[in-house]
Amino acid sequence: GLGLTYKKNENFGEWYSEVVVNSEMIEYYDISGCYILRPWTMTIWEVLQTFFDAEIKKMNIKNAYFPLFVTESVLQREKDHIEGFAPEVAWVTKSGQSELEVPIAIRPTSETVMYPYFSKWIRGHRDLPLKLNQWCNVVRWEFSHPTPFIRSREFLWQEGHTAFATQAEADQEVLEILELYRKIYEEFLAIPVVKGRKSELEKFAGGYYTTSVEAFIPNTGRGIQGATSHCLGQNFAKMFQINFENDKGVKAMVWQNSWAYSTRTIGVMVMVHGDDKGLVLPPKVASVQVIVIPVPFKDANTDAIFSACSSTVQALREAGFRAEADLRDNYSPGWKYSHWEMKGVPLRIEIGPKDLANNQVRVVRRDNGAKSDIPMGNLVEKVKEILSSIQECLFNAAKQKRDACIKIVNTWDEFIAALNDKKMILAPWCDEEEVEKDVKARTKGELGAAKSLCTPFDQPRLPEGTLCFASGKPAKKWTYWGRSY
Ligand SMILES: O=C1CCCN[C@@H]1CCCn1cnc2cc(F)c(Cl)cc2c1=O
Ligand SMILES: [Mg+2]
Repeated sequence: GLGLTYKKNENFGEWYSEVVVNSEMIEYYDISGCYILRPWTMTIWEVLQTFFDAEIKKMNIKNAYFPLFVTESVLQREKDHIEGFAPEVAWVTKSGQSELEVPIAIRPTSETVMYPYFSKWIRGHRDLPLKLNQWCNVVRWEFSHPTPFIRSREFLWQEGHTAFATQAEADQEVLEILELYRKIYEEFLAIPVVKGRKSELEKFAGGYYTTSVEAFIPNTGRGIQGATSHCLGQNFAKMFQINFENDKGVKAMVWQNSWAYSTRTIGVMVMVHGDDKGLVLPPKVASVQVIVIPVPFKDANTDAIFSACSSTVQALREAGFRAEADLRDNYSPGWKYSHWEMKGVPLRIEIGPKDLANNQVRVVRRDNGAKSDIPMGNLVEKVKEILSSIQECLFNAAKQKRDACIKIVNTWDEFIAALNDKKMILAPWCDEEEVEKDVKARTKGELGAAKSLCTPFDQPRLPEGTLCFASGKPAKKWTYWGRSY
C-alpha cells in the first residue's frame, strides 16, 4: 500500500532506502553497491549539470572525454596517492574466454589517464592554462556498506583537471570552483555547507592542499564531504613531467588543480529534506515542480474540471515551470496526493467543482502542508512566490537544524559528550597530525572514529592562550570534527 513503513527519526537507514525506491529515484540492482538511477533522479542530476556546465564554460573550461580504462603500469605511476586505494580498483582481466596479456583497470579517478597527455600537450607557456573537465562515471570497489547515492561502486561525477603557469592562478581557481559547489548545495539543493580546508591527514594524499564543502546529516550525526576542490601543486607535474618553457625561456613545472562533485549530492538532499511522507524536493531541482490533480465529483462536470487542469498546466509551463497534470482515471485523488507527496513534488494544485465555480484552485505545499485557495487570475504569480518561498524555507529549516547540531567545545570531555550526542564539533586544535591520529584512535568504535571534517575559512576569534581540546598544546585554529560517511 501507500506510505512508508519506516519513520525517519526511528529507522533512518531503512527509511532512506525506502524513500529512494518509493519515490522512483532508485531501483536496486543485482550487483551490490550498484543502483539504477531512474528518471526521477536523472532530471535532478541534469539540473545541477546544466548549471555547473554553464558556469565552467564561462571560465573557459572545456569538456573532454578520456577512456574508461587505465593500464596497470600507468595506474601505478603515482605510487603514494594510490597505495591506500589499491583494493578499490576494479580490473578487466579477460575478454571472452581469453585472458588479457596485461590487466586493465577501470578508472577510479582520471589523473593517471589524463596527465601523460597533459605532458604531451603542454610545451610552452602559450599552451597554458589547460583547463579540462569530463562528465563520466567512475568505479571504486568499496567494501563498507553501500548506500544509494552516498556510497556506491559506480557513480556519476564531473572531474575537472586544470594546469596553470603559476600557483596564484591555481589557488584562485580552487576557490572559484568551491564557490560553485557551495551554490550547488545551498542555492539548488537547499543544504547548508561549511567551506574549509582539509587537514594534512584527510586531504588527497597526491595533492598539495584540499578544500571542501562539508554537509551534515542530523539524523545520524555524521558529517559528509559534499564536494572537493584540490590544489595539486606541482606533485603530478613532477611525476608526469608536465612542464613548459615560461616567458623567460626557463623550463618550469605547471601548477595543477582537480575538483569534483558527484551523484552523492542527491543522496544528501534526500537525507536532509525527506520526511515521513517521503521525498521533499527543493523546487530549483524538482523534476516536477507543480502537480495538478482533478477532483471530479459524481455529477459534476468532469470534462470542465479536466480541461481546467490542462489549461492550468499549460499556463504554468508557459511561465517556465515544470508542471504536470495527473489525469489518470484509475487512481483516486487521495491516492494521487500520497503518490506525489512520496515523490516530493513541492506544490500540488487541486481543482474540484467548487474551485471551478469560484474560479480558483486549491494549492498545497509539500514542505509544510499549508493549503490556500488562489484565484485562477493570478495563479502564475502566486505559484512563483510559493515555490521560491518553499526553496527558502527548506534552506532555512535545514540550516536551523544543522546549526543546532554544531557544538563548540574546549576540552576532551566536552568533545566526547558532543560526539555521543551526534554533534558536529567545533574545537580549538594545535594542528598537529599526531594529535589528529590520536583523536581517531581514542574514538574508535562500532560507529566509526571521529575525524577532522575541515578547518572552516570563516574562523571564529581564537583567544590568546586557548589550548587544543585533544593535546592541551597551544591551539592554532578552530576545526570541525565528527563522525562521517
Ligand atoms: O577528488 C578528486 C577530484 C577529481 C579528481 N580526483 C581527485 C582525487 C581523487 C582521490 N582518489 C579517490 N579515490 C581513489 C580510488 C582509487 F582506487 C585510486 Cl587508484 C585513486 C583514488 C584517488 O586518487
Ligand atoms: Mg574512497
